[in-house]
Amino acid sequence: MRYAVLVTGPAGAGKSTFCASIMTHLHASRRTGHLVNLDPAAAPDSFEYSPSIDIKDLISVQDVMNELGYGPNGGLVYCFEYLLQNMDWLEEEIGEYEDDYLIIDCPGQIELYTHHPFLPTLVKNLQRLGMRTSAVYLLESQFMEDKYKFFSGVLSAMSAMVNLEVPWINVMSKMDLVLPNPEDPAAGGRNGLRTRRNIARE
Ligand SMILES: Nc1nc2c(ncn2[C@@H]2O[C@H](COP(=O)(O)OP(=O)(O)OP(=O)(O)O)[C@@H](O)[C@H]2O)c(=O)[nH]1
Repeated sequence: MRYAVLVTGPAGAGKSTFCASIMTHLHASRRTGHLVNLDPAAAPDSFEYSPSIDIKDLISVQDVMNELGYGPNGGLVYCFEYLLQNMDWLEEEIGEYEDDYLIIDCPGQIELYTHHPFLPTLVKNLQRLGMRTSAVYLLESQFMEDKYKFFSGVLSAMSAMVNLEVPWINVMSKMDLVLPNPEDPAAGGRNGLRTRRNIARE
């Protein structure tokens, strides 16, 4: 059985960091995991584990910008449409792996999750190849310090979940950056967590 985990979320939410942690966990538990990079604009030094499959071997934003004169956003959309037209490339690359976990580092453009056909088409192709596919959506936990940001983040996560229709886990990233709530007398513990009362008998 083959498994795919789409690691999704807005730009800078911590997707690549999360992918590296999952890869370390898979290696530690003696399972075979492969990193797949689907971000055509990713810098080569942004990966702790080098990707086994990399969209940049097919097409990169830099090539599109240089050769077709597109800007960075138009270049990205062009790359995804190019991949959609060349799904056989991805199938060939994936074909080599059996009984493995593919950890798919997705790009951070939020419109890809809400109204572009790229990810839903990718999911259908993975399922057609017999891969059990699920998704993780990362949201920066600092968003919960501001109700408007939090509401907007939660709605974008729900919109992406409804769009992709696969088993889904929302993950709040960067918990170490959450500030304690100054109005909460019990706050003051690390990461905004409530301090634990010492209930041990003297
Ligand atoms: N403090 C803190 N920083 C983190 C954590 N996770 C990621 N970061 C930092 O956040 C920044 C962005 O992390 P990435 O993993 O590159 O995020 P990404 O979602 O892959 O970014 P894009 O690919 O550009 O969309 C980096 O500087 C990371 O070091 C975390 O748990 N805590």
